[in-house]
Amino acid sequence: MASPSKFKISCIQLAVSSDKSLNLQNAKNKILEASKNGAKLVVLPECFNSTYGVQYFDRFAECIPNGESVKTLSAAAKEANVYLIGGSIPEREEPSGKLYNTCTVYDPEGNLIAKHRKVHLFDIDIPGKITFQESATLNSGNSLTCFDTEYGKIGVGICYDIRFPEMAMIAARRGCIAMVYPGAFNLTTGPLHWELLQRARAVDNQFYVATCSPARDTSASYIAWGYSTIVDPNGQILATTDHKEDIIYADIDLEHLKTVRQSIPIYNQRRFDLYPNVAENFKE
Ligand SMILES: NC(=O)CC(=O)C(=O)O
Repeated sequence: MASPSKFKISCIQLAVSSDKSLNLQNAKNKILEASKNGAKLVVLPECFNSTYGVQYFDRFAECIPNGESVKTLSAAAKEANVYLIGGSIPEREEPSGKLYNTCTVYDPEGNLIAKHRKVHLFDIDIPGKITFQESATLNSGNSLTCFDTEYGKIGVGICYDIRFPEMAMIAARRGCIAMVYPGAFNLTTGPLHWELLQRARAVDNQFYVATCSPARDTSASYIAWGYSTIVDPNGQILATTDHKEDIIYADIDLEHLKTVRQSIPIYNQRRFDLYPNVAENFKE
C-alpha cells in the first residue's frame, strides 16, 4: 500500500503539577482525545510529568525503559493507536546514576522506538531576568535522533536544542519531513525567540516544525511560556495557542513540502564545497 501523503499531528499543551500520577493520567486522557480527533502523531511537552527545575530532576527521575512513565506512555500510544513523542522526563541512567532530560518515542503498537537525551543543556544568564543551569544536575546527550514512520522520518530535539540550526539541518539531510521539539521556554526568552526559532528552523530546512510546551503555571519556580506551535515548510504558522492547557492540530502534507522545495530549491543549491566543516576556524 502506498504511504499516505498527509497526516495529522497534534501537540498537547498539558497543565503540569507536582503530582506525577495526576500528570500521567492527564497525559493519557489527552492523548486519547487527540487520537479521537484524528491525530496520528501526538506530542507532549518537555518535563510533562514533573516540575521543571534543577532542584526537581533527581526527585522525579526514572530509569528507562523500566519506569512508570514509559509504561503509561507505551500503553497510551497503543490504546490511542498513534505515534507518540512523549515530551521529556528526567531520566536516571543505571548504574552510573547520571541524570538526563530525555524524550521517549512510541509506535502505535506501544513499542519504544527512539530515545533522545537533550543534547544542548539550558545554561543561560540574562542579568536581572533569568539564570538557569541545567548542567548543575543534568548530563547532555551525545547523539542526534530521528525515527521512521509510514509517513516519513521525524527528527526530535528538546527545547534549547532548537537554538542550534546544525542539528535541524542534519535531520533534514537525513530525510526528515519534520522536526519536533518538546520545549519549555520562559517569560523572558519566550516572547524573544520561541516563534522566531521555529519559523527559522522550518524555513532553513523547508520542513515542518512543531513545538510542545507545558501550560503556564504562574505559581511554579520556572514559568513556562506556552504557545505550542506547528509551522509549515514556508515558515507559516499552521496552529498555535496561548498559555493555557490546550491541544493544537495541523496537517503534515508531503505534497506541500515537495512543492515548497521545488519552488525555492535551496535544498539542492547548498554549496557544501564552501562550508564543508563549519567547526573549523575561519582563515583569511
Ligand atoms: N528551557 C530550555 O531548554 C530553553 C529555553 O528556555 C530557551 O532557550 O530560551
